Amino acid sequence: MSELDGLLIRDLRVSFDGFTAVDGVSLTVPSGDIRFLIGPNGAGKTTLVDAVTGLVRATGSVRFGTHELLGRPVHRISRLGVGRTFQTATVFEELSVLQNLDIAAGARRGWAILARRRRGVPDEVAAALDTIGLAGHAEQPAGTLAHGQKQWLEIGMLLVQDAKLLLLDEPVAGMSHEERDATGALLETVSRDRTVVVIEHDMDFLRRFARTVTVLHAGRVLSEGTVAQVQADPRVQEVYLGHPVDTGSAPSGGE
Ligand SMILES: Nc1ncnc2c1ncn2[C@@H]1O[C@H](COP(=O)(O)OP(=O)(O)OP(=O)(O)O)[C@@H](O)[C@H]1O
Repeated sequence: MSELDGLLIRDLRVSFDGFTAVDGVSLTVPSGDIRFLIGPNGAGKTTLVDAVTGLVRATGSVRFGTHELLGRPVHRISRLGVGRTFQTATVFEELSVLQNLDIAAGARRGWAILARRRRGVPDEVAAALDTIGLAGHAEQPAGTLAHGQKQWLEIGMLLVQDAKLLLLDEPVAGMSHEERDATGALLETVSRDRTVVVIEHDMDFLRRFARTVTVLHAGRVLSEGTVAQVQADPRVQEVYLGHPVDTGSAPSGGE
């Protein structure tokens, strides 16, 4: 797929009261990629995603497909197919899985269409239920789902909104091994016709599921490439371990 379908960030800068949290970042994430964004605490990962989704003011350029995102309000960026999850799942706990997905789908359809009485489960909702593996839990209140299932429901809510760029903030934090595996498989499925950017500290998950990796440090891109390339980069080892290593072994952790 063409890079033009993906995310193009050029010279992105975000400052808070004179402190530069994102300092001239350029990134290209082609459609179909699963890009992991890693870096020590305070590297600027969340701020970068905040800038892409319109939550903080930034300078430079963020293009998704043919659209410039910088300067647009949050809801317009969302309408352009940019979806995001946060570290804590934000589902409607009292509503069923199906109702959560239906509301998310309705947000895209618009109130006029939402107000029409529909029979049965809309196609995109049924498809999302299958993709996120919750078809057997459709009627269950979201609040009673397991931790991992809530994260998958949130991803499903982005799918029914037809998000083409998914920005996921630590999606496997607090998950069991089985839930991590299932989440990795889910990312592989959704990335077939979407662009996926994952902020993650879990290095084992990264090794297994990242297609490409960007390492941020102090608001700048420190290193970029495949998992193997980034692991072998002495600058990355320095940041994670405090010193370069000879063996080419992986960074031991992000915290
Ligand atoms: N609203 C804000 N006002 C002032 N400083 C901020 C604000 N948001 C973030 N920062 C600062 O910007 C820097 C980057 O923060 P950010 O949360 O983007 O890092 P991060 O890489 O996501 O870190 P973590 O892995 O801990 O989530 C930090 O020094 C943080 O304190």
